Amino acid sequence: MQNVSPLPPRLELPAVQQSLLWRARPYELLRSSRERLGDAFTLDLGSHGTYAVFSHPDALRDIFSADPALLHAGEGNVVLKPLLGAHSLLLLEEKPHQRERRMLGPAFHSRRIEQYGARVLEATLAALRDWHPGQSVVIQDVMQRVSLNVILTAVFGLEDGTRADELRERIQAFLNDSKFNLGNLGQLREEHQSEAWAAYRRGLERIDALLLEEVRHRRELKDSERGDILGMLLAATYEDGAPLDDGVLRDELMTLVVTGYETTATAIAWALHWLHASPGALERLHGELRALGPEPTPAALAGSAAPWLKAVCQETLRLHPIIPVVARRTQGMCRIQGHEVPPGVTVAACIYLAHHRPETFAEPDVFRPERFLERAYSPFEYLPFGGGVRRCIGMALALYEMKVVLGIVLSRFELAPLDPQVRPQRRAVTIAPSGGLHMRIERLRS
Ligand code: HEM
Repeated sequence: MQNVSPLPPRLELPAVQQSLLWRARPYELLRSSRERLGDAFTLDLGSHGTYAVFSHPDALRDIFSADPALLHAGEGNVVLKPLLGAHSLLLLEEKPHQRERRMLGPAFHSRRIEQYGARVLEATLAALRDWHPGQSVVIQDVMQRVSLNVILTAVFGLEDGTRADELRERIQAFLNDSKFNLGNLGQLREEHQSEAWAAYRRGLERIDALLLEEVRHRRELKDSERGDILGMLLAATYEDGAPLDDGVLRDELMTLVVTGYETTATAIAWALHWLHASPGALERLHGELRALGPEPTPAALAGSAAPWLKAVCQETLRLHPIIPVVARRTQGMCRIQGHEVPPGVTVAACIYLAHHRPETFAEPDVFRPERFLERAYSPFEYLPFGGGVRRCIGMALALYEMKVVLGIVLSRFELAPLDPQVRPQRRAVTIAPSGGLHMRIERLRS
């Protein structure tokens, strides 16, 4: 009989301290635990529960190839239910999850994504329109405006108009309101009678009403061919021929806003940070962009003529995977890399530690985009978008948007970093550059 051990070794630190570190300095907690305990260890994160953390490629293979009935992903997101709704892809498990993925998947296929190029270009140019030399900008804020516009135009197909403007403003204000920080949603809900919860409900009800008006308007127009994701979803049917109803559409649209808004913006902000901290990499990128002509098109930026730009995006997501761990909840005994994990435990596939293994990535703390030109990595070594049946559905859109937005910004502007020190800091759903990354616009590039 093969030898198995129970949970990996525990970190000897009071749960309350572990939880505090998890919120305030997650990278440090993960790194120091691995230094002390090795590739697999167990954290006690107080109200978050027990986390069995794995980062060895063999363990990640076990997690991502496991039967989805044995490892649930949606349970960890249940705190988001009041915002996303019960039909959200993020909350579903097993068959209902599979059914929904089959419905949404084609709209996010890499071949479809190229069709959204004009919308990504437009959203970026709109955000850069009033940039002028000498001005200081907070990169994270600008990029969040760009990514919200990409979602509202490429996903929802919103065009200019009163409803579009109101929806844009309300979603932006709602998601940026620190009272409604997604990380604190559980706590806010517990204070059920509070004014903050009532304000939250009111804000969300108006957004829901606008979303449903948009869905009904699009149904009446019968223009599923408009080339956006909502159009595809309106035309799609389940295997039994039934279309998605308005409630499901509302929940999925909200899910796409929440998952796509801060993630891509944070990734672009980190890329700009690292490029300006690595002059050789920036210079090489400028050279590549120059070769694409004065105003490179989205197709050129996202295509094979810009390999360095692609490697810069990959290396950024390696150093800063945006979401450092993806969690699954065990539904029964589960064997992971020689450990017999009992039911009711959160198994954390640690993307951050997997991306910092010196055995896989030489000099793991150094920004070296060329490593992605030198060799390919397996999906259990490099996994910024998670893995298995829950892998990020927006992966192709996110990578496309990163390449196009970075390419447009850097082919038009020279930027200078202003922050003396940049630290990783938790935002609503991601770990982003502290303070939002301040930069000065030095000059227009000719
Ligand atoms: C750089 C940007 C992004 C990163 C790093 C990222 C990363 C991730 C990760 C790590 C997961 C969890 C995967 C797992 O549990 O194995 C995820 C799930 C998801 N992401 Fe993304 N994401 C990004 C952008 C987007 C965008 C633009 C969208 C859509 C507009 C999106 C939609 C989703 C959805 C719907 C899920 C849930 C999938 C499921 O449960 O089946 N993401 N993402």
